[in-house]
Amino acid sequence: MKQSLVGVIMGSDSDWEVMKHAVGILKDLNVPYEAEVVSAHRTPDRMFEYAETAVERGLKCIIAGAGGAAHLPGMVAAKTILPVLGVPIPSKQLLGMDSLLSIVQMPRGIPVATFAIGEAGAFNAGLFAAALLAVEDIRLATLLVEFRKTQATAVAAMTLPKL
Ligand SMILES: Nc1c(C(=O)O)ncn1[C@@H]1O[C@H](COP(=O)(O)O)[C@@H](O)[C@H]1O
Repeated sequence: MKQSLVGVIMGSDSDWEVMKHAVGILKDLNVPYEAEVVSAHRTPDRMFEYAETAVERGLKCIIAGAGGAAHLPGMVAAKTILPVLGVPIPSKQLLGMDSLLSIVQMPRGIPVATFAIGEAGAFNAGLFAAALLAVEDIRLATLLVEFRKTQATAVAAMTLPKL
């Protein structure tokens, strides 16, 4: 098995329906990844160990999805110097605004790159992780260029119903 380069973590398995969009694009681009449930609130020791060993395990960045009081991305960022990409998960009560603000409003000194709420954010976090790696991986850069071309072709072919 290939060494994982991107760690995808989420606060609960209930986040998977959103976070699978990050995993899906990593898979499509052949980026080696690992995915697991890690919670700052519910499994703080596991979260510390995950973040503290991330560099030595060969990860290049971490995508962290969480909902509600979404402390996971920020706490992971506090324990590693790897880039952390935060994905706000839609919450039942506040539709993910709580998740977004929890992740985006980091205090100066510990950055988390914050993406859109939900599926688009998860997908873009996966793309962004690939773009980070593509800086030093020409094969991956080529795949990203191909992705953009395919997307542009699909959009150009879109038609609208006649009224
Ligand atoms: N925000 C966090 C953290 C954390 O930040 O450590 N751990 C779990 N959660 C979030 O709680 C929500 C509800 O989780 P459950 O569905 O398991 O009750 C999930 O969206 C998860 O990301």
